[in-house]
Amino acid sequence: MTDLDLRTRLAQAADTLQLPLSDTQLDQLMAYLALLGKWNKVYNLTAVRDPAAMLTQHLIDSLSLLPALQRHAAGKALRLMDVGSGGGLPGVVIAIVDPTIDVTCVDAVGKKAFFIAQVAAELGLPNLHGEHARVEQLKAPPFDVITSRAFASLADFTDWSQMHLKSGGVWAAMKGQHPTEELAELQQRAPDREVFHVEQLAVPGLDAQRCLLWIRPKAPSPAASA
Ligand SMILES: C[S@@+](CC[C@H](N)C(=O)[O-])C[C@H]1O[C@@H](n2cnc3c(N)ncnc32)[C@H](O)[C@@H]1O
Repeated sequence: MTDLDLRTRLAQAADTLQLPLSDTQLDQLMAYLALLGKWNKVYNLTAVRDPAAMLTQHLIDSLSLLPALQRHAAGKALRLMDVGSGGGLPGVVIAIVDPTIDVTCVDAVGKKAFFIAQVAAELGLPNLHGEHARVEQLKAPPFDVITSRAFASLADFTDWSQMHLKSGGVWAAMKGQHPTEELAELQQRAPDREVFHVEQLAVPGLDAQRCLLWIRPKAPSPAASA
């Protein structure tokens, strides 16, 4: 597949997701794909090597989160943390597609966080930052939204990052199949949190189940706060 074929596939996927992308944004996503391919061996960013597979399984998969995220933002600027971001998925894709979202990609592996900083510099993205830290040890001002993809169980993800959530903030966890067991574990281990919305994500060109779980701290019951 040529670069032009890949770009066409990306543009078609964005159309299907009803995400209006400028030529500059398409160029930035293609440049990010090239950087992932170029630095993968050095930084161990992904097990996927083929550019067409990387495009669908990583970039377009991450793109499928954007309509839901923008609906949540409802036009407001957001501070977002992407936990266990690895090579920047979905964080880098979010930062490219929506400049009103300020994205911090956090990873416990230094070279991955360094790669994010390199992407931000090479693509000219002032709203993208890389942080090298275990999320539970990170020092940072709080975030409106905390995302993750292929990271940890829902209970661990929300436990480890809850001190970073702003009052009124939410978690958005990207998962494959509906994670029934993880949801039961979350309910048992963290009764102070609630899953308030589960939505199916359709990834153009990918025949696989994907869902997005929205989670928030439960409001204290009137009896508890009396
Ligand atoms: C399977 S990778 C997923 C990467 C990316 N989100 C994706 O979808 O391709 C999980 C990442 O989480 C990072 N990680 C594991 N534990 C972490 C922690 N406690 N804090 C921050 N990052 C962590 C790992 O270094 C790894 O890069």
